[in-house]
Amino acid sequence: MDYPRGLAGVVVDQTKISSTAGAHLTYAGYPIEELSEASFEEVVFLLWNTRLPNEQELYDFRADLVSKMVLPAETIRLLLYIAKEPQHPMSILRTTTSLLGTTNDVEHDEPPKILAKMLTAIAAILRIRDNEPLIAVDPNLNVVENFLYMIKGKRPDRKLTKMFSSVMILQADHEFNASTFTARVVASTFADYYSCLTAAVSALKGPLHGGANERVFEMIEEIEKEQIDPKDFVELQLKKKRKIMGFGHRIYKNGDPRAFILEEIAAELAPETGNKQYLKIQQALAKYMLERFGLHPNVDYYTALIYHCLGLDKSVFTMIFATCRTAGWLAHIMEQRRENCLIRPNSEYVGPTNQHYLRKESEEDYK
Ligand SMILES: CC(=O)SCCNC(=O)CCNC(=O)[C@H](O)C(C)(C)COP(=O)(O)OP(=O)(O)OC[C@H]1O[C@@H](n2cnc3c(N)ncnc32)[C@H](O)[C@@H]1OP(=O)(O)O
Ligand SMILES: O=C([O-])CC(=O)C(=O)O
Repeated sequence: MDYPRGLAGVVVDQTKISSTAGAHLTYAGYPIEELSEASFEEVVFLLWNTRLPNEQELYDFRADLVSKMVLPAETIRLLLYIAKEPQHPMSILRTTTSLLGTTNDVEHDEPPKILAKMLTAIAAILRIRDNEPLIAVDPNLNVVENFLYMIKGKRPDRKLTKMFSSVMILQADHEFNASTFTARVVASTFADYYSCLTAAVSALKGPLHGGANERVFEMIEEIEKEQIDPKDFVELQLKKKRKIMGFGHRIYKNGDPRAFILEEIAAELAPETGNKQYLKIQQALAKYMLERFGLHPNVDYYTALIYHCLGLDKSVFTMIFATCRTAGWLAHIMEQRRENCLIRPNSEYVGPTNQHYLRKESEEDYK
């Protein structure tokens, strides 16, 4: 029988959180192009409540999130040990997410505390890997300012905060993408939040999903270092039957709306941070991919350069994506729990049939 492989084109459930209908990305009905100008906390509130907060609600929500950006001492003790390991940061984040769900007080953790702890844990992983002391949350800063402060050790300026908020908002949710769907599958069994998030982090790690951003930067670094013409690079990769990372999308065949905004941010940041050469390569590569294959950049393409311009190592790019996406994952876990129906599809069995197990017992088996 002919099934839609990878569930391509299959609508598996309803959601009020976000939509990609008509290749326009909206969160609870608001276009992403407008929301990218909002504050991160406003957008998290929107994803979780499907309405924007009023002024007082926003003030309270922000203060509540910031006050919760603290890790239990036992988590820090273990993090100091595991984050130093040479494993990939996403493997460390996967273990850390699970770890956050195993301390004594977590039974009653709700999304605000969970989001706050995830952001703080990610900042802590970065600091520990850089052999830097951990930074305590500053109650006078908002969530994004605090996140940047906790990774960089210095309070960010307004421009940087605004730009990073937009990047976080653009990546905060994307209806039933692979990691969110994974989170929803786990949520549909009524497993706890941390179990759902651990599964989501695992799905995001893969290079066909969030893991693409690290590979994008690897690719442009190689092109720059070897001074290869981007066209030759593409042809060589395709000859080797490799995909070009950061291009193509299951939903968007005529361009990812987020990539257009992210390109503008990258174009502003790259010259200011001495990374113009990478931008030039990315734009030339994108032009060729479109002309030659009709393929457009996706969300992972320009975020790679933006993260590099912020001074982050490529190995942590996917973890930064997880920082942005946790808000969306939590929104979907909550929605799944509210409207739950166990996710359990069917499969068509195509293996051998009419096999029979005939085995003689021997004394050896019981030794
Ligand atoms: C946050 C995110 O997850 S965004 C996606 C991040 N992932 C990447 O950037 C990895 C590279 N891209 C890809 O692998 C794919 O485009 C995906 C996984 C994103 C989408 O996959 P699908 O919807 O299954 O599309 P599929 O892989 O079948 O692509 C359709 C055709 O375009 C080609 N194609 C798609 N993307 C690429 C690419 N990046 N490089 C080269 N060819 C590509 C495929 O080879 C296929 O060609 P064919 O019909 O001749 O076999
Ligand atoms: O929706 C998808 O398949 C992947 C994606 O762009 C995202 O998760 O942001």
